[in-house]
Amino acid sequence: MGDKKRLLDLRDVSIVFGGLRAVSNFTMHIDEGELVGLIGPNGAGKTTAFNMITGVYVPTEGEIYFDGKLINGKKSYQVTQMGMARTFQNIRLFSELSVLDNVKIANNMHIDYSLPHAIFRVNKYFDEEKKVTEQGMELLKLFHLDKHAHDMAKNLPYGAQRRLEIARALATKPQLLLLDEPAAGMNPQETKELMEMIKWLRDNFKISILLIEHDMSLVMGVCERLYVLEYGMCIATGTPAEIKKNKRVIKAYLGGEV
Ligand SMILES: Nc1ncnc2c1ncn2[C@@H]1O[C@H](COP(=O)(O)OP(=O)(O)OP(=O)(O)O)[C@@H](O)[C@H]1O
Repeated sequence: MGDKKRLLDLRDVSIVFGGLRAVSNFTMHIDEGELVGLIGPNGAGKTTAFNMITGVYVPTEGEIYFDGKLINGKKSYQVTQMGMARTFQNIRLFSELSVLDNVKIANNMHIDYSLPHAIFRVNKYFDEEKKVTEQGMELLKLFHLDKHAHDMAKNLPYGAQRRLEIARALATKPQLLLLDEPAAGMNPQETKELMEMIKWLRDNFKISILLIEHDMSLVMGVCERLYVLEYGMCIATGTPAEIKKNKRVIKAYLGGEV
């Protein structure tokens, strides 16, 4: 990857729950602008790895660096402020709020006004509020959600809710976006469109993306590099073409067929 900046760096990271080593000695990295996949069968440790990266769990062993800084033990809101955003396997929107407000709330931490400004409603408050609304609408347009801006999030069709989750994550202006099975529950056409959109996002937002996916064929066309977990251990890493012909992956993960 030449002289590209190393954005995320996991060194020998493990986590133990009771007697279970859910992730074991996992070493991985993502460079600036890379689109990387994390795959593996059910219970392999993918979401647990995400949870350690995003401050939900503290690793039992090892170090996690983000943008050159050690982030073990940092809280989720701190890693968000540092430039990381994620989506969840089960959609977690503010279901009673409008589509636009879901995106505006995420943008909140970038709003440049203080409480007294807000209370006395000086111009700066209105300017910032207008800016956040405009940015929110722009983001919704990119995700074909603008026509739903004032609908309640819970009333969106399922595929649109998934897109809104990604839009909301992007509203925090991340350097690294982590997507946990974003195509879960989508039909094949929606899935295809989503994968195209993920590629497009990386190119247009100039961000790095780590994508968890269950379905190997899905990530093959999108990711540049893959890490394969099985029982918490990384059993392979490489380009999709390399992973496709990796015997261990074929045997352990794909049950003999790719
Ligand atoms: N908080 C926890 N306490 C105890 N065990 C946990 C906890 N979180 C995860 N595990 C266990 O760690 C292992 C890895 O789970 P994880 O959810 O990370 O797998 P996954 O690869 O994301 O699977 P899936 O594809 O089904 O989402 C599983 O055996 C799971 O039961």
